[in-house]
Amino acid sequence: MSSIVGENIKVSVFGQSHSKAIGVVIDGLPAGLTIDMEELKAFMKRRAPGGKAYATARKEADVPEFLSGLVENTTCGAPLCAVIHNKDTRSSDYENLKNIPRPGHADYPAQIKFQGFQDVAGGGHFSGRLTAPLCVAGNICMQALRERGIQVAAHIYRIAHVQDRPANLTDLTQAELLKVREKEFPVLEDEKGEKMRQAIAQAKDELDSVGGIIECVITGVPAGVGSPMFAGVENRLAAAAFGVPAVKGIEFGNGFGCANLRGSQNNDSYEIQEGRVVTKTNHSGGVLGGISTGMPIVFRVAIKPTSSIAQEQDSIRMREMENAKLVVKGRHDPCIVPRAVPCVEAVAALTIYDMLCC
Ligand SMILES: Cc1cc2nc3c(=O)[nH]c(=O)nc-3n(C[C@H](O)[C@H](O)[C@H](O)COP(=O)(O)O)c2cc1C
Ligand SMILES: C=C(O[C@@H]1CC(C(=O)O)=C[C@@H](OP(=O)(O)O)[C@H]1O)C(=O)O
Repeated sequence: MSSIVGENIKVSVFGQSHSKAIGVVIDGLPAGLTIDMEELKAFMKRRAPGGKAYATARKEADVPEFLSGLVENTTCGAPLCAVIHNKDTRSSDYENLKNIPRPGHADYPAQIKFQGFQDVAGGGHFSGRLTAPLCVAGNICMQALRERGIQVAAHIYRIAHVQDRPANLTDLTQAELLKVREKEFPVLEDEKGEKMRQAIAQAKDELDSVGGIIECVITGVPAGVGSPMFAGVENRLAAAAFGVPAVKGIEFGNGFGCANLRGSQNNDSYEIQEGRVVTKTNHSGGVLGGISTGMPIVFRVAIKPTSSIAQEQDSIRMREMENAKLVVKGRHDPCIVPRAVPCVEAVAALTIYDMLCC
């Protein structure tokens, strides 16, 4: 099982949804980095479950406890280890899933790979809950990046069929984009957010779920970061983004839309502005040939509708090799998108920080 990411800053995520604790070990952080614990707590709150109509009812404080690597909140060069204790587990909800896999979740392939030894409760190591320690690592990297003038901000771009305004930095200031992170429901246009909430509530009432798209913008990355072929900015961001459960697609800049355009529409013309090379548009999403152009890095990830839905579904009894009906129990997010926004920021921050720390 590989739950480790990074080359220079190695991030290893451990635990299961219902184990005693989940956590992260970060190896390679420079010594002398002071972590703003209040900022970290606020960041963790954006992802934490419970208390929101559009999220799972499971209640977890998600306050990390640091076991090593810090002296007076400052990194000391030793591997940093942070744990989050799981408190609100209800493993009996998952009893029937040991034999009847949920369509759309990892139960069946996990059964084959781990021969029944996998922890099914709460989704085990496959659970979205493992993004909590990922967010600890991500926010620490985000704080380190800010010192270098690099900022990461994501917003809900779409839920169901409702779309927010694109974060095109030609008509949106960086400050406006950063403000979206302070919102409980992170959209640029609040009236669109209201419609998205309604779409989630309607799906939930109908014992169903909805998916969507998250857009992330990284500003301040200098030109020249990355490399061609297999270790480019796109490759590395994509690999980390797929570490967030339920991410099913990623695109940079114009993304799949570029297939419908002509070169004259898709190219970004260069110009000199105040002695700096910039492009007039940013259709490339800030990456060409795997290397940053110095323009904002813009990418979008597609998040699937939550697989654990309350309506009866067709499945199988694996031991008996016969067809079966399944009603999923447990407390589930009717839409993963809002809680996944900080997770996407986290993987973006740890990838870019890792690429700069060489
Ligand atoms: C923040 C977050 C919360 C999630 N909550 C749920 C949930 O409540 N129920 C569920 O079935 N899946 C949830 N997921 C998604 C599953 O963990 C994921 O679909 C599953 O592990 C299979 O992986 P895959 O969808 O990437 O193939 C969540 C994911 C994230 C990132
Ligand atoms: C607890 C979290 O999300 C969980 C993600 C999840 C899944 O299958 O991914 C299943 C649910 O677990 P449980 O049945 O224990 O409530 C969610 O609540 C979290 O993200 O912190």
